[in-house]
Order: sequence, then structure tokens, then C-alpha cells
Amino acid sequence: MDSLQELLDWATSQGVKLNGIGPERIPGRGIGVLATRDIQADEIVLDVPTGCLRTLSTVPKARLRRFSETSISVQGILAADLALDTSGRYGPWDAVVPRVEDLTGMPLNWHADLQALLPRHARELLDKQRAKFARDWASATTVFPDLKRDVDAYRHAWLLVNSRTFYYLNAALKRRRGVTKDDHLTLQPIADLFNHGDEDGCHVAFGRDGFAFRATKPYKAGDEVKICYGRHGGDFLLVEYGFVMSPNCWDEVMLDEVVLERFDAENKERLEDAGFLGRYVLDRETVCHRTQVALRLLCCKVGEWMRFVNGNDDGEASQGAVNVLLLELLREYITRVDDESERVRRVEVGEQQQKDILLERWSQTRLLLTIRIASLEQESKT
Ligand SMILES: C[S@@+](CC[C@H](N)C(=O)[O-])C[C@H]1O[C@@H](n2cnc3c(N)ncnc32)[C@H](O)[C@@H]1O
Repeated sequence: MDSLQELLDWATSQGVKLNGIGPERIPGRGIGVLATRDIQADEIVLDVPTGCLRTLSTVPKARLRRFSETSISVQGILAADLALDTSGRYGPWDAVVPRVEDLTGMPLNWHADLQALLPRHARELLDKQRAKFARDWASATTVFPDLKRDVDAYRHAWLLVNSRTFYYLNAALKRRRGVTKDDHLTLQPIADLFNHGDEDGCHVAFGRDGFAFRATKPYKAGDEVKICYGRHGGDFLLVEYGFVMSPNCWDEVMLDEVVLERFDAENKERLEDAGFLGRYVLDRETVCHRTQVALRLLCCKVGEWMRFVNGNDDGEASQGAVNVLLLELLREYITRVDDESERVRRVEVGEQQQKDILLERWSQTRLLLTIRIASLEQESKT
């Protein structure tokens, strides 16, 4: 029998209820969820009862106890549980989750030379992820030294948890010391097959009985039903989920690398003191207020800048100069994007699929820069 059918039979026997949807293999997106008939907005398309969830509570007590003196995250524990589980209890579910080779898009699995060619913001996200993984790996292997035999298997399990969990809170988690929102994690069968869309196509609600997924718009039979993993830009989607998608209405580009270079130590200190050092964002519409503040420091006297920072000056007088500087910086960034893309094409390490993903990310970045440059050029003419 097909592994998807086996998963469906198993999940249904566990109390999962599908209504007008079914999993299908979708080229380029692994498995996804399709409407099997026309669906009306507001219909509940999936119910996953609490008893089916795979959480801290389903980790065997003896295994869980061994982590009690470590600083491992819940993600790290669930990954260890996945890597160590030989019970067969989740057999049909385990059979359809992506294999090691299916997660080549995840930058954590890339060669360091290819990782170094990620946009700066993606590299920063990856550094944080790598540090978190290293902490969990250290704890997991202290408690279960056997895991050391196969770091790839643990990393794979860890990335599965990273990209397939839902937020969830229960009494056991509430009681656990030092638990943060990042730890409220659960794996759930079938629901983990929904791919991501930038608009909320299916609303996820958690109640006492479990998770319910409600269509937020009508679907035609054969349409893909997606959920929104969050309002994530492309760098985040790439590092945390291992894919790029266009269009993405939440995409954004961090301008720090071109903006910060323009400041000497004194101005950096001014920005730091005012709480405006770094995190300069360009989205599909415009640059953020932080960027406006930072660039203004280079375009007007300090007193005028302070008045703008404090909200006592609307910035109108310096807007023209700020726009000219911004245009220059965005053009400079485009040159860097082209240089980096060329490096990606030439790099001799990594798989072609990884390079294609990375090139696509640079091309998305270029598009956002180009859109803003065009509108600034237009504004300067009027
Ligand atoms: C929760 S799983 C969704 C099911 C997954 N496609 C599968 O085959 O099991 C999340 C993963 O699906 C893939 N994915 C989700 N949304 C996607 C999209 N819009 N385009 C491409 N891949 C996507 C990514 O590999 C991501 O890490």
C-alpha cells in the first residue's frame, strides 16, 4: 500500500478527522495538502485530537528524566526522542517524513563555504540556529552517548522538529522550570503536511480537545490548502524551513551591511544610545523608520537629528537628502548582490539544488532593491 494511504489509515484510526482534504506529493514542495472537493470558507478541514500529539508528555518518562539536569531545549529533547525511538509506535508517520537527503535545502546542512555566501541576515539567523543546535547536541550526547555515533541522524531529527512543530501549551509544560514560548512545541500527524503560504489560507486553533484547522477562504477541488507559518521574510524561511518562495508579501531585506559601514564610531555610539543601531529593513513597500533615523544622522546636523528622533521634527526638510543617500546605498547593495550571486555560481562546493536556492534568495533580494530604487527614482522626478 502507498505510504500516504498507510499514514491516512493510521491517523484516522488515532482519531484524526480529514474533511475535504488529502495529502499529495507536490513537485518542489515534498508532500502538501490538497482539497479533494470544493471547500467553503469557515469549514473545519482537519481535526487532530490531543491524544495524537507528540510532545514532551509522550517522551518515555525514563528518557525524559535523564534530561532533567541538562539545559537542553524541548526541541532538543523531541529530536533525541525521534532519533532514539525504536518502538514502531509512529511507524506510518515516520515513513513519510522527509529523509536526510530531502533536507538538503536547509542551510545548516550546507558546506561552510556555501553558508558564507548567504545574505548577512540569513547568516546571522544561521549562527543562532547553529549555536542552539550545538547546545542541544552537547546535552543530548552527554545523556545518551550512543547518539554520538551519528550526528547526521540527530541533526536530521532536530531539523524535522524545527520545521514541523506547532506551538502548544499544556499543564506539564507550564510546570516545567525555565520554559519559554520557544519550548511550547508539538508534532502532529497530517497537520505537519501543510505547506506554507504568505496569506492565511487555513486558520489553526488549539483547544482542550486538540487542534482544529478551519479554511479561511473557499477552495476548488485540487487547490493546495496552505497555512501561514508566520509573517516571515525570505531569509527566515530559508534558514528555518529550507525553502525559498516567490512572491512573498512578507519578504524583506536587511540593509545593515551597507548602512552600518557609513558610520564612524561616534555616530554608531549616537545610534546605539538612541536605540537605533542596526536592524534596518526594506520591505516590499518602503524602508523602516529605523533606517530613516539612521540615514538622517548622515544628512543633517546632530541637533536636527535629535529633534527627529524625539518626534519634534517631521524630517520633511531632510527627506530629499535622505532619499538621495538611500538610493546610493540601494544601488551599492545591488552591486554586492550581483557579486555574491557570481560567487555562488563559481563556488565549487555544495549541491546544485543548494546553489539554485541560494541564487533564488539573492534574486529575491535584488527584486526588492530594484522595486525601491525605481520608486525613489520616480519620486525624485516629481
Ligand atoms: C511542515 S512541513 C510541510 C510538509 C512537507 N512539504 C513534507 O513534505 O513533509 C515544512 C516543510 O515543507 C516545505 N515547504 C513548506 N512550504 C513550502 C513552500 N511554500 N514551498 C516549498 N516548500 C515548502 C519545506 O521543506 C518545509 O521545511
